[in-house]
Amino acid sequence: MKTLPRNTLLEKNTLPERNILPERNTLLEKNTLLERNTLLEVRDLEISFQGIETVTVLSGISFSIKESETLALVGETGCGKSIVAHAIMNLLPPESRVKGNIEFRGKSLSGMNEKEMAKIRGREIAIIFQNPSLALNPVYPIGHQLVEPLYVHQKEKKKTALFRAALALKRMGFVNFSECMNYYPSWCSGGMNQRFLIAASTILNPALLIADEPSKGLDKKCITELEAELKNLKMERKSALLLISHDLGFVQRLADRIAVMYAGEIIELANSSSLFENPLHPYTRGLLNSLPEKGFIPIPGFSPPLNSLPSGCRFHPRCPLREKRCIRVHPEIKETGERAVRCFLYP
Ligand SMILES: Nc1ncnc2c1ncn2[C@@H]1O[C@H](COP(=O)(O)OP(=O)(O)OP(=O)(O)O)[C@@H](O)[C@H]1O
Ligand code: NI
Repeated sequence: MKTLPRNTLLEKNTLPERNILPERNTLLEKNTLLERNTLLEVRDLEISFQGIETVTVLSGISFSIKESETLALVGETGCGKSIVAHAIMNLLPPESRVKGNIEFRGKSLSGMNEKEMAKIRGREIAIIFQNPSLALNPVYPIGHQLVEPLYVHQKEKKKTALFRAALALKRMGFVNFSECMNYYPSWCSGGMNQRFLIAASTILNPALLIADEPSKGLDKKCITELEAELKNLKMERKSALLLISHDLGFVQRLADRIAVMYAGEIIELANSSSLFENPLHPYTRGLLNSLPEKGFIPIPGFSPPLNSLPSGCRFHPRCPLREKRCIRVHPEIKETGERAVRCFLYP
């Protein structure tokens, strides 16, 4: 096996990291969350899939993410979280139909062709897919997969690219980063591959990282390391994060704001602390009550299939607080102060 040269530069730490990484907005450091620029704006997103029948899987999805902000998308399986991520990356299958608008730095992503989108993917917006083993290429060593985006997007020279790749592994907690460059994904555990994938996704210092269930299948130690790395990305590298997760504890520790989804819609959007201290929507309350520390009380019933949604409020068949109108009328999402909720309890 041909091995990649050892990165002696990195081992001696002769090059400061700052010289290598692309410059970030230093103004940002002075800004509070309120003053930061909006990076991503999703407005009235509606996605349907055409097949034997046309099924609308997402509707009325609106949210924004500011620079270096972490927004989490939470909700039960099948509610549409990953589809939101794939829509942002313009990676939906051909049978999908998209309405609404997705803007990144004020430019519409929806109207971009594949060539324009390829420039944004990886460099400006990166994604960690739900299944890390499928996202890494089994026939190339990790080092190769780390340097490739540097050659393609930044025309980086070999020596610098190898340095940056080893640095990315070092940052992910690999002490033996030089050896790791030569590892194939099949030699490594799920947790190691997850960290390789994060190193690969963040090597270009993207302004926005989408992490789809990054803690899934990891043991407690790996989750703690992952949390530290995601915090580091936010604090030191000023990346914004769209965090998709079932794990509410993980989300609580990382997110600035949380959007709760139910059956293809956002039903509540609030600051992380407000949402956990005072959940408004009966579904959000149910989700929090199902946490182990709140007594593990599950929400009775199941989410409706997206091809046969109930009339009125989509949550009404499971809602302990439903009124007559909830059965007939579909509630709009209403903004109250810094939060938004889709429920007639909050007119
Ligand atoms: N290509 C497709 N054609 C038709 N329906 C699809 C397609 N891809 C996804 N869906 C449907 O869209 C809905 C949302 O799927 P999505 O993967 O976004 O859910 P999710 O919230 O990410 O779930 P999980 O938590 O299990 O990952 C699901 O009901 C799924 O069956
Ligand atoms: Ni998903």
